[in-house]
Amino acid sequence: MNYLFPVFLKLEHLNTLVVGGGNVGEEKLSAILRNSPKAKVTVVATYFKEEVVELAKKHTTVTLEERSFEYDDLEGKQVVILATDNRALHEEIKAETSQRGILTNVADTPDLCDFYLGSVVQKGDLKIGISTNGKSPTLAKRIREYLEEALPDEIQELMDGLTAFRNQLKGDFAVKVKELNALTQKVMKSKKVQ
Ligand SMILES: C[C@@]1(CC(=O)O)C2=NC(=C\c3[nH]c(c(CCC(=O)O)c3CC(=O)O)Cc3[nH]c(c(CC(=O)O)c3CCC(=O)O)/C=C3\N/C(=C\2)[C@@H](CCC(=O)O)[C@]3(C)CC(=O)O)/[C@H]1CCC(=O)O
Ligand SMILES: NC(=O)c1ccc[n+]([C@@H]2O[C@H](COP(=O)([O-])OP(=O)(O)OC[C@H]3O[C@@H](n4cnc5c(N)ncnc54)[C@H](O)[C@@H]3O)[C@@H](O)[C@H]2O)c1
Repeated sequence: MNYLFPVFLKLEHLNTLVVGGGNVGEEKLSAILRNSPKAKVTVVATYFKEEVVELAKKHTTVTLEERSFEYDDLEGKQVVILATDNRALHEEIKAETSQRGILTNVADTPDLCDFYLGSVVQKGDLKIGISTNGKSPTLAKRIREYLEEALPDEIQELMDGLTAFRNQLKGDFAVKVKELNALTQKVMKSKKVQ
């Protein structure tokens, strides 16, 4: 059983700290920005990979601080991702973020994580998050690739059409739900994924 509770965060409303600007830091920062290009992110690291510097240039809401982590970096942060090569440092920071109630992901260390990053399928407004409960990130990646291939690009038109239909529906909530259910059932039958 997977007891993780999935949510879709509005990272532009929150302050995120990434500690580490190497390979893993880059992976996590690009995962954030691929999903939330306007996310407010501070990255603190003693050195930055070129790709991280390039990402920060493209996203004005990303700030890079080239120095060692300091506890003051946690001030005002709601989300923290630890991606250095120093496990002892991760454990120390995690103890402090737990005290302060800051949601923390420790890359590649499931035991220390409050949340995991998921594999993400994106087709326009449709977003599907995939979790294997930490069992196999590689399988999550393969399922993402499978769904990306299987879902038709026209799914955006379908969503736009449904929004328009939803907006012009009259009647109370129960009537709208009934009509939307009836229509989407028909659509799913006719557009059945191959
Ligand atoms: C989904 C994705 C999101 C992202 O990171 O953006 C993600 N890992 C991705 C890829 C990936 N990561 C690793 C490989 C190498 C092969 C392999 O090990 O499978 C590959 C595959 C590749 O890169 O091809 C190494 C790895 N990862 C973790 C461990 C530790 C452990 O398992 O104990 C180790 C071993 C490290 C070592 O050997 O030392 C742990 C976690 N990785 C998670 C997320 C969380 C669980 C998600 C879930 O429930 O599925 C969790 C628990 C915590 C977290 O990091 O949030 C992203 C796919 C993006 C995509 O392409 O769609
Ligand atoms: N590279 C991978 O894909 C991969 C895969 C599996 C596991 N790992 C493990 O993940 C860890 C990180 O790997 P990596 O390749 O990203 O390492 P890396 O050397 O590329 O990056 C480490 C980053 O941590 C920063 N850092 C270290 N101490 C710091 C401190 N006190 N304050 C601020 N920043 C600090 C460095 O400046 C650097 O930006 C390693 O332990 C590695 O074994 C990496």
